[in-house]
Amino acid sequence: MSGELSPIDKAKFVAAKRAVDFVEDGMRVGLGTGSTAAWMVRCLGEMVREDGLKIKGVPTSTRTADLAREVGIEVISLDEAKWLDVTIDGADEFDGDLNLIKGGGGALLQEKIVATASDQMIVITDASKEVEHLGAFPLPIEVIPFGWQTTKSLVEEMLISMDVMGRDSTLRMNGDHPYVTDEGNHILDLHLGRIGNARQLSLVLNQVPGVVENGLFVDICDVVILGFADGKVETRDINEGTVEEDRLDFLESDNLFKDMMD
Ligand SMILES: O=C[C@H](O)[C@H](O)[C@H](O)COP(=O)(O)O
Repeated sequence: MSGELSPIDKAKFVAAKRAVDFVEDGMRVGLGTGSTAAWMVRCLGEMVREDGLKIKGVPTSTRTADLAREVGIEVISLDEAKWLDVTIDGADEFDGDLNLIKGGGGALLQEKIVATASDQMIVITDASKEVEHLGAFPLPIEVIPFGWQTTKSLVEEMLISMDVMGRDSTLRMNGDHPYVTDEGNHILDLHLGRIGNARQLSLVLNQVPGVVENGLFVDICDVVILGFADGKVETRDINEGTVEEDRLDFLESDNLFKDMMD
């Protein structure tokens, strides 16, 4: 990457930089997937290389595993870690209860397993992901390739019976071919518009044969860290509400940030 970073990338970097303050020596850390999580992985890598931070990372995708190894983080599997101290990940949407839509990058299945197996899930994001009601972002569901068109019809029928707004679903494509997840599955994106009861929808979707998992994260996230391009950070804590924080004055002096702009 070279040149000036966009305001959105600066905001993502600020959120990532604050989130890694939660990581301490000896921790087992879930490493999320996506452009925001990639900043966090780079920040942790810098702490490992420069400060001797000792952590083990459990990545949520092959992309994140590759990046983590590249920046010097020791990578282990979830089965080796068994349980994690903290997972830091991005999101596509979050609401006032810190419920999320995830999976825009296709990694929702590993992300949900890893986040659920963590003492704490921290979401890092820019302000564009905050919504009053989940659902404007198409909800990804991971389905097995066998009979996916039947699964799609069953999901649509179920949405009709639940009187859920929207109801269009599309198979995610990668060029001319269906998108394939790390687990060899496909993704259906549900264009719902507005999700009334995320918990109920999540439970019902996972009852449809062929659906492996959906991108609703209900009662999993503990903290959302919002970054802004000018260095401001705001934290939403499920227990403490909104914590306003000072502007962080590191943007122009941070080595990693400077490296990324060179
Ligand atoms: O599958 C992808 C993940 O859920 C991402 O964390 C999510 O899509 C947000 O990605 P980004 O930080 O690139 O907006």
